[in-house]
Amino acid sequence: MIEIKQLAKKFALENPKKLSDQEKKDPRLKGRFFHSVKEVSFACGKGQVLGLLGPNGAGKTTTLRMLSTALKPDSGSVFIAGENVLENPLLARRKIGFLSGTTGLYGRLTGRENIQYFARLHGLHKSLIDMRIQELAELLDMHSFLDRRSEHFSTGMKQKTAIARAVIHQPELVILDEPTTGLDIMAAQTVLEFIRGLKAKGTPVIFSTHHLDEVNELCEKVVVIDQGVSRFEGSLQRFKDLADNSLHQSFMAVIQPTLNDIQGEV
Ligand SMILES: Nc1ncnc2c1ncn2[C@@H]1O[C@H](COP(=O)(O)OP(=O)(O)OP(=O)(O)O)[C@@H](O)[C@H]1O
Repeated sequence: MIEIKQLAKKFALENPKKLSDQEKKDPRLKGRFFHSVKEVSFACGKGQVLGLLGPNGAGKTTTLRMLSTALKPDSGSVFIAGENVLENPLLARRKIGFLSGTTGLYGRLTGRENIQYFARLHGLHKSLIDMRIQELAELLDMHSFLDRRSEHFSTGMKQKTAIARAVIHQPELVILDEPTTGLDIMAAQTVLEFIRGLKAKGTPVIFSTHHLDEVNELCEKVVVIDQGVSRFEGSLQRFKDLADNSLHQSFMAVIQPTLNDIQGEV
């Protein structure tokens, strides 16, 4: 069980002039600070897959980076099985497998070597590493490229390698930032099937996406973040009930009040 309470993160802006027009109008901009995440709270239980939705710039990646301890929140807490992992980042890294938006593989290493390198950082024994890589290569259909240097990998190959690397230590919780973005239909299906496998084993998965069909296919739970605030948290059914079973309309119903606020301010 993971419980996130009132996470917040602001960034000091080096050059506010470089902000996009949309960001300049965003109420989260306060002087030289941009309050990317203002108040995000939600929970995800054993074997649940939670879909994190939100418009571009809503604060999903910032939230996921805080959960993974890649980024330190200004305030708030993250409890995994009752322990506040923000106070113990090493423990958090052991418990969490995190796929960030940038795969960051070492191009000179093969897919296998990239995964092995991370596994050793986690202190895994060689025989266990070999076994886990074999298992993950099977699940993610990686055998044809596992022993090639990763610098010329396709987007799908890179993403599969990064996913295998993120879960090599069998984490208690898996966090995936837009895991299917840029993948072709077959690779995306393999990744979704992999998430289904984690769920079957009882591992909670939190993933951000813009694809509502993925949410419909996989998620028990939905959280919508808009302008740095979690505005909806509930079961998939409760989300669908917001608008007569249309996920698109439900999404719009959650974010529409904010859109109206902005239009009202102009
Ligand atoms: N280091 C930073 N410095 C300043 N602003 C930042 C920084 N990181 C993120 N932001 C801003 O915070 C807001 C939220 O960004 P974030 O990447 O979390 O959004 P997102 O919901 O993941 O968006 P997308 O769906 O487009 O990936 C954006 O306006 C972004 O420009």
